Amino acid sequence: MILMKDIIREGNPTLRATAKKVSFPLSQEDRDLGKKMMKYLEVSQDEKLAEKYHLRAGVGLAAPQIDVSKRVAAVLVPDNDGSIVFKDVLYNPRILRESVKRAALNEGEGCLSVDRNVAGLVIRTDRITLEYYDVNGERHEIKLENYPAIVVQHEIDHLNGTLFYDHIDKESPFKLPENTIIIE
Ligand SMILES: CC(C)(C)[C@H](NC(=O)Nc1cc(F)cc(F)c1)C(=O)N(CC(=O)NO)CC1CCCC1
Ligand SMILES: [Zn+2]
Repeated sequence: MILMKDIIREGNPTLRATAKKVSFPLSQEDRDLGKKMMKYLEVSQDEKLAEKYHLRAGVGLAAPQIDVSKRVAAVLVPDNDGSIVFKDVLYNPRILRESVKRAALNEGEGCLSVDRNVAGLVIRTDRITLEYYDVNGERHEIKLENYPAIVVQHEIDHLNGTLFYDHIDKESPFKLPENTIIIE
């Protein structure tokens, strides 16, 4: 089971590397990789278990964060009544289309691999068309917007060696650019 000690932090070069695509049919190793990343998210979102295992509650986790430089990410986005908005393990995810409209989370972003607060608006695309392959090699092409779209963009960034604060305007971190909405 993945624990916080297995999540690499800033300074580890794997976080800045470009991860490699996986090939299909998936090896057992690549199947297990996706499974254990999703397991982390599920356990971390269970208050009792998160406390027991000292886990930070996560909505997304990318393979490079557990020092595996492969294009795999797990996403588990709950909505505030606890139901699930989006849940899947993404293999070779790719953003096909981006809306002109931009979006940023009101409270900025954090990261399981960043043990400090970096203030500022992380400007992202509000709506995306996402292509990815699931554990069975099935191709998916879906549209996401607002919070789920933000999470997926944050995870795909990890596959390209990008961290959330790379998107923060150094000069004026809280400047709201044109056609950018704030997501509460
Ligand atoms: C870094 C951390 C603060 C733990 C962040 N969680 C989060 O923003 N809130 C959260 C957690 C839940 F479990 C359920 C919930 F609805 C909200 C997170 O998981 N990530 C994932 C990450 O670091 N992936 O690499 C950071 C988020 C910032 C914006 C998108 C993902
Ligand atoms: Zn992150």
